[in-house]
Amino acid sequence: MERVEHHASFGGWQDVYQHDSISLGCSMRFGVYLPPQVEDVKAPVLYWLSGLTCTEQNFITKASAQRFAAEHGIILVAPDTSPRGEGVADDEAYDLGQGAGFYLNASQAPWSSHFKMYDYVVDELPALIESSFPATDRRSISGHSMGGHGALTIALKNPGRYKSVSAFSPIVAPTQVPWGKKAFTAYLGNDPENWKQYDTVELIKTAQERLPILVDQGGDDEFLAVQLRPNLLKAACDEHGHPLTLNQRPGYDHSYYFIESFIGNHLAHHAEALS
Ligand SMILES: N[C@@H](CCC(=O)N[C@@H](CSC=O)C(=O)NCC(=O)O)C(=O)O
Repeated sequence: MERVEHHASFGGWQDVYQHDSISLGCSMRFGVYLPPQVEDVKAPVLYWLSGLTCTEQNFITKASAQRFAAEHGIILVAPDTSPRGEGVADDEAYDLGQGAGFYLNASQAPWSSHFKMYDYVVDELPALIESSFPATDRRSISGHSMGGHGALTIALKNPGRYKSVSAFSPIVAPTQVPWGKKAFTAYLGNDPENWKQYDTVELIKTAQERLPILVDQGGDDEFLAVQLRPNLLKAACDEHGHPLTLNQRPGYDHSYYFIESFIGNHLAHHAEALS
């Protein structure tokens, strides 16, 4: 593992590391924010999953989360959104291939040889973080859009592994919307039954743990009606008694200006669960 960036930030350090990922079979980068508290004690970790087209850079440069992580003593880990490199399959479209890993394990060629973001985020990255940094095994998870889908599905599929979960503008029902149908057909094949294992609305029905979900959604989000459809999450949570706080934010769009405006609330939510 090699450190490729190192910046002082709010009394701690915003770093970027590069390493050879076993699950993904390629070199990967992730951002890690180390709050000032880790000089003395180990800190819990919030994993952030970014959306389509993002790398590890978007969150660490645009979300302004470091101020709150320093306040609460939380390590932030922000991985890239897919495997990368010349030997990795790709597509010209922004919503498939590199930059669009959808936090699943692909079963279909040519994607299946590298697109294992689920294994990377759930197992490989936490093992690396907890063995290489002053991190405890208390974990929370959050994300945006495709990354909100990743955070919600990963928390629902791994009861007990995360202390809290939240999302900004998540894709809550990928089996029902264009982004998800396109990606899941490519990565998982034509049978929609195989897609349900990575669909939040489907997973809510059989969740083993009713971990409260915090979601913020912009009212002027350009993807709201077609791709995100938070009403489907609300209906599923109501029907199955799953605790949900869905904050509708009039006037906000899908951008990091929206995330930046409410990231402090999400950090406070996770800090309470992680303490
Ligand atoms: N039309 C855009 C679509 C890409 C986009 O909006 N990406 C979002 C996430 S969308 C869902 O996962 C994003 O986070 N972009 C990066 C940013 O810094 O804003 C395009 O073609 O790029």
